[in-house]
Amino acid sequence: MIRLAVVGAKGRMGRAVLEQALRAGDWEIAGEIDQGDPPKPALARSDVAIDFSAHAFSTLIAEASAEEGKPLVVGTTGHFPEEASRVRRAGERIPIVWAPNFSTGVNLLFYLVRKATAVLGGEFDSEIVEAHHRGKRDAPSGTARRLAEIIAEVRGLSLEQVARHGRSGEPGPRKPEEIGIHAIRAGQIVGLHTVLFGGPGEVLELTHRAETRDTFALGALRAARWVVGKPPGVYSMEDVLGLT
Ligand SMILES: NC(=O)C1=CN([C@@H]2O[C@H](COP(=O)(O)OP(=O)(O)OC[C@H]3O[C@@H](n4cnc5c(N)ncnc54)[C@H](OP(=O)(O)O)[C@@H]3O)[C@@H](O)[C@H]2O)C=CC1
Ligand SMILES: O=C(O)C1=N[C@H](C(=O)O)C[C@H](O)C1
Repeated sequence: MIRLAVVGAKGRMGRAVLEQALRAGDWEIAGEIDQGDPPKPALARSDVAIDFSAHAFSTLIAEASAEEGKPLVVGTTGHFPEEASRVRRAGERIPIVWAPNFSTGVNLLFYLVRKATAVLGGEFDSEIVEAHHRGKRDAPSGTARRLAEIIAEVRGLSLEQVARHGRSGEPGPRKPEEIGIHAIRAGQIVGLHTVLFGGPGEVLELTHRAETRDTFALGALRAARWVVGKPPGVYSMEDVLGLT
C-alpha cells in the first residue's frame, strides 16, 4: 500500500482523487488536509501527497513537503510568479510533479501544439480558447497558460510581450506575433481547451474536452506512483508519460 495525503480533500478534485484511490485498492489514505488543518502531521504519515487546493496554500504545502522530505504532486494552478519560484525552490530538495493538467489527452495536445506551431510558422495566427465551470477561481486556466508558453517558446517570443487576454473596444488589426487567450466560465464545464491556428485560406483547430474529473484524478495518482523514489527536481506530466 502507498500512503497518500490529499490536500484540498473536500474540494472537487480532492474528492475525485479520494474516490479513484479507493477504487484502485493499493492506496492507504494517510491524511486529508483542508482549511484549518496543520499539514505537517499528515505529510509525515504519508509516502506522497497530491495537492489540488489554492495557489497560496499549495506553495506552503510544497515548502512543508520539502521540510518533511516527502515527494509531492501539485495540480493546483494560478500561482503568482513569487509563489511559483518558491515551489521550484522546494523542488531542489524533493521530487515534485507539477502539472496544470494531468489528463493524457492534454499532455498529448501540448506535444501536438509544439509540432503544429513549428510546422505552420509565423504565417498562422495562434488563439487559445478555454472553458470551465462557474466555480473556477483562476483565469486563464493553467493549461491555457502552458499552451501559450509552448507557442511562445517555439516561436522564440516572450509570452509577457505577446499574450493578448481577450479583446474589446478598438484593438485594431491583429499583430502577427500576438497569442490570443480567451476564458469562458459557464455551468459545469469540466474543461475545454482549443488552440486555433488561422492561416492564409485555412484554419486548424486542436481541441481537448475533459468529460469528467476522473481523467485528472487518475493522472495525478499515476504521477504520485511515479514520483516516489525519484531524485529531487520539478517534473512535468509529460515526463511521467514519457513524452519528453
Ligand atoms: N492539474 C490538473 O489536472 C487540474 C488542476 N485543477 C486545479 O486544482 C485546484 C483545485 O480545483 P478544485 O478542486 O476544482 O477547487 P475546489 O475549490 O473545489 O477545491 C479546493 C479545495 O482546497 C481547499 N483550500 C483552498 N484554500 C485552502 C487553504 N488556504 N487551506 C486549506 N485548504 C484550502 C478548499 O477548501 P475551501 O472550500 O474550504 O476553501 C477546497 O476544499 C485549482 O487550482 C484548479 O485549477 C483542477 C482540475 C485539474
Ligand atoms: O479548475 C479546473 O477545473 C481545472 N483546472 C486546470 C487548469 O487550470 O488548467 C485543468 C483543468 O482544465 C480543470
